[in-house]
Amino acid sequence: MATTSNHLTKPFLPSLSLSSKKLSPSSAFSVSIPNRVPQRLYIICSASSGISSKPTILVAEKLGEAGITLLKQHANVECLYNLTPEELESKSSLIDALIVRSATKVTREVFESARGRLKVVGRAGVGIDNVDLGAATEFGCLVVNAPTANTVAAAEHGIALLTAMARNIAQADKSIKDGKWQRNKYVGVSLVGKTLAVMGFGKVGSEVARRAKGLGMHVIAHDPYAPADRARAIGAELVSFDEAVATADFISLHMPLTPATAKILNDESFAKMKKGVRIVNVARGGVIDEDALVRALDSGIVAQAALDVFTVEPPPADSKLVQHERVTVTPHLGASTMEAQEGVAIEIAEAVIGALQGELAATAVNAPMVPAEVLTELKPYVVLAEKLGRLAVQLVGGGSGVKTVKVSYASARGPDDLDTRLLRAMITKGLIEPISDVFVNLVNADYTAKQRGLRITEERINLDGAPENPLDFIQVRIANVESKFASALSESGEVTVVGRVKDGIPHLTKVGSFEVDVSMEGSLILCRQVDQPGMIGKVGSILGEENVNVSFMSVGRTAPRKQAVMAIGVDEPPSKECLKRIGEIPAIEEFVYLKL
Ligand SMILES: NC(=O)c1ccc[n+]([C@@H]2O[C@H](COP(=O)([O-])OP(=O)(O)OC[C@H]3O[C@@H](n4cnc5c(N)ncnc54)[C@H](O)[C@@H]3O)[C@@H](O)[C@H]2O)c1
Ligand SMILES: O=C(O)[C@H](O)COP(=O)(O)O
Repeated sequence: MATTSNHLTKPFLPSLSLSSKKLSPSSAFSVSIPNRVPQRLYIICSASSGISSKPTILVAEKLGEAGITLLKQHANVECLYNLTPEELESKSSLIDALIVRSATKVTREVFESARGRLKVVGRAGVGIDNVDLGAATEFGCLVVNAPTANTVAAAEHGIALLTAMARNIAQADKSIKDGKWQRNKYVGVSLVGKTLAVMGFGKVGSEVARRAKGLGMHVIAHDPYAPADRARAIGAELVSFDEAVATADFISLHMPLTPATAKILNDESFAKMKKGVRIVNVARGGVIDEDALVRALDSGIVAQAALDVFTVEPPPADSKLVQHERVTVTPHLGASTMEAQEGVAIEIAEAVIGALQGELAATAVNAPMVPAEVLTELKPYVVLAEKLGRLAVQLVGGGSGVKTVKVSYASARGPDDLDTRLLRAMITKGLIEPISDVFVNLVNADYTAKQRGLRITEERINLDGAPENPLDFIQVRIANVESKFASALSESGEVTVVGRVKDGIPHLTKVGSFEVDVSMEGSLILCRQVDQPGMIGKVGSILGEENVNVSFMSVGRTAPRKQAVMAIGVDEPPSKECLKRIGEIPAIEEFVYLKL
């Protein structure tokens, strides 16, 4: 899969403008020579010049076999584990997708070194704190995760640590192996009737709560974003952070590592806890200030801790926390069951393959979610949106900076039934790619527009009638610019193009104030002329003599024998000589050649 072909093309091809008079609206008639080329949808990945060639996927950490098998059906798969940061960076320009677990840091440098090729990062698991999401978005790289397949494994591991800690299983095991028999030393504590505070009541937290209820514990939970009825259904009460830490006998952490949760358990919060509290962490090491935890263990505030995750993994061998007698540790094993790893591998393989094929994964982390059925329905409009953007920007006269773009969506549907994020992203792609070497997709469209000072405003035109189709037409207007084809300026002085989807094919239906009807495939010649007999024949024969195949022709005119705009779809780019000959036809006042 060649991921660079699209954005390296500079579609500003020679254009000749002969005059710049402003013209008035018109009716349209058309001669159509249908030439239906199936449109591919590239929401995430760029158009591939070698459609048959397989993408390359690097699997940088151990993944279940079922996932590898699935990946191999669609891609060239390289499994290279324990790469150094430098090795990963040097690999990134040779791969289309990268799959990691929690041990690989996918840094800004990885995206920078990829030089636009790396289009998908798959995190085979939940936590995406090891991926620089900001950099991924900036470079248009989709990040997907596998958020559900290891939930039960993590919850079971949390419960395993909770019970093992309460009954000193690890310490007692070691003591016997050291030749001792210390029955009095390892008297534990009971769980039944004790209060467990589940911090983070998401997928894992709620499964831990459910299991703890089964052990006869009183479960409270703290999660600023969790719905109270979900907690109630499990028999847990949602409480404030302070109440949770102050009343719990056991605290189990299940929130993601974010700037807001980093070191959320610190000296201050340990000071609020009941003396003798016990802590379990299967979330992320960074949510605990580990030095503060050592202090709390030493002072007796925390009786015991059981930890699966650490701020630095693996932790240093001489870590006071790991070596602490009252601390039980496992090497980030929460997701490590046979079942979870097979499930995660399949979940991530499907997400990555789907994304490489241009689909939007349901588990996209840095792109808006667009449900599959909406995507299917919007597909032809997505193609139309990009082409309108591409066409509009090519009509802008040299030197005019494109800063303000107005998009109107005409629809008979209710406002909530039309999600325009995808359409806006594709218009942005069409507007920016022809005039830069930036690759734009759904992931980085808004970011890229903002970076370039491009302001895109959207409005809806509410239509009456039956809303079988999501949209009737899309209008794109570029304000405060000159045009290299004056007829593209509407009465308001904006470069204006309007398009519709007809039989699944995007059509240009208006340029400036002229109504035309030409399918948006291949390339387009727009001519403004004095309406008179024989014009279609004259232009058609020049193109024919030059062996340029015409796919579509349409003429929009103000009135018979007055001004008209002829739109001609061509399969091959005409030579400069051919365009010159068209320009020399006396009735033609201006014309422009545009690549769609
Ligand atoms: N040890 C392991 O191998 C292992 C396995 C799976 C998941 N995890 C980790 O467990 C954590 C939870 O995973 P999940 O699948 O349940 O994720 P999730 O997104 O379903 O749940 C996280 C919950 O934390 C809540 N939250 C966010 N900020 C919070 C805050 N300041 N205070 C309290 N709650 C807050 C969210 O509202 C959400 O409900 C993640 O960090 C994940 O990486 C670890
Ligand atoms: O966030 C997760 O999914 C877990 O921490 C599992 O991480 P792992 O894939 O490295 O086991």
